[in-house]
Amino acid sequence: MAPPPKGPPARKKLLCMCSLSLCLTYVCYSLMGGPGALRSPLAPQGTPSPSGSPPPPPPPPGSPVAALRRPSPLRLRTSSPPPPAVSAGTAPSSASSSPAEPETPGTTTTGSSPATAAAAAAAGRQLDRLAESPGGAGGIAAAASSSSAAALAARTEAAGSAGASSSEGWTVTPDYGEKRLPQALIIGVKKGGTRALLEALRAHPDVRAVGTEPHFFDRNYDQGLDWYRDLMPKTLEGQLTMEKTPSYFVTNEAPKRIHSMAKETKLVVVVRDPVTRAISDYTQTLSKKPEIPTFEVLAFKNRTLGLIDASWSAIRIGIYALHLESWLQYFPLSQIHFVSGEQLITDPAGEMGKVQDFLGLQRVISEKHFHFNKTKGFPCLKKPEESSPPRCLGKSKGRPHPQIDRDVILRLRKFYKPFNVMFYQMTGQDFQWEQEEGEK
Ligand SMILES: Nc1ncnc2c1ncn2[C@@H]1O[C@H](COP(=O)(O)OS(=O)(=O)O)[C@@H](OP(=O)(O)O)[C@H]1O
Repeated sequence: MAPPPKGPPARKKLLCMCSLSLCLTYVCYSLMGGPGALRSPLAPQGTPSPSGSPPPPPPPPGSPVAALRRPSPLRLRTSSPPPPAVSAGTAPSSASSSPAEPETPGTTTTGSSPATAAAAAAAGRQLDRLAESPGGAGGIAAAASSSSAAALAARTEAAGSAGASSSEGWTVTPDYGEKRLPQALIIGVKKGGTRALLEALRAHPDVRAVGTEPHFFDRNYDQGLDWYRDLMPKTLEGQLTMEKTPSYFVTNEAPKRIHSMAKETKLVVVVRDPVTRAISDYTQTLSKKPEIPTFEVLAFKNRTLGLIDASWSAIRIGIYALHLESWLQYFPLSQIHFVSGEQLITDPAGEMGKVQDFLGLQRVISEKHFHFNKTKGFPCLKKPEESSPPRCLGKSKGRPHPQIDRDVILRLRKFYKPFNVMFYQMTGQDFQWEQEEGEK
């Protein structure tokens, strides 16, 4: 017998059950999709995820000025009046205090004081002007499991010297595996301590790196990715391929190019007091061209007026906030690790611990790998369980600097201060370059 026709209450019940089941299905489906799945598309996204979200619209090709002009962490922080007509090199000492804006994705603030905010605001205005002057991860599958490190160490031992080695480094690893594009790069800064960092990393069994600087993302980009990959050493699954080219940090096209190779690439930057970095840079040039003018002459556009020549690369490279801004257009801050060049010398194991964590590596490189060589005045690498003498970097690393006039140093310190403060705000790290020499 046919069931009696359902009246209005029965239909309501059925509708209710259907909705309930639909809701349950949605909740289950969302939960299976992970924590992001329930997020409303209108919810704020925060810092872009290392591998997920697309980058902000890239700057127009070849237009660093335009990149700096777009709304950005720097500009948002500095609701500045039109800049006074000063030279790119003029110290922003007359900075008016404008309050720092709220945090924006990709930046971290250090809880700035009004003075800090004023300095940062001044730096922001300076950056605008400098931009117009000439010259102008979370997801790496490093997966450095203890097994891969240990297995490789065993294989390395077994393979003896049948592999690649470098002039500076002294890791000898077997020629197994396949060549891969780097998943992590040391992108700068020149004279920051990039060689010391790379060599220390190369002592890690889960890291393989090219000894020389490939300069792919600046000078050799036309050669193509296959050319670049071919330069890399072979790696096993779980090993990290790396290279270092310090000029990437100041190459306008590098962020975009690296992002288009792999947006999850991890970036490491060794930074050092920009004044000592500039002198180190000059010392290197002087060693090749002894006839160049003195540092004091090159540093100024007009020494009487105290105008620093910010278009001189030795000076410009040290305006870290300016360069970092280009990288933050493509990479979240969480994908960039900053190493203190100073601490890499005074506490290499401490800095290496943080670098290994960032790269997803086991903390293999430790105190045991360093020996401070008093004659050289720098830490040298040693193999913990062997009696072979520690290996120091070559003569071109850690060489004496020429004596520079004290007033020039002070003038440069004043010049860099607002940029440094801004850099500390952007990175959330205070590198303490403002302290007097004696306090360091
Ligand atoms: N362990 C160790 N041994 C020697 N030198 C060390 C070390 N750690 C850091 N440094 C500092 O590294 C500075 C050179 O930096 P880079 O390697 O980045 O230079 S380069 O850009 O690759 O030319 C170099 O700069 P200078 O002192 O001016 O020569 C050193 O100060």
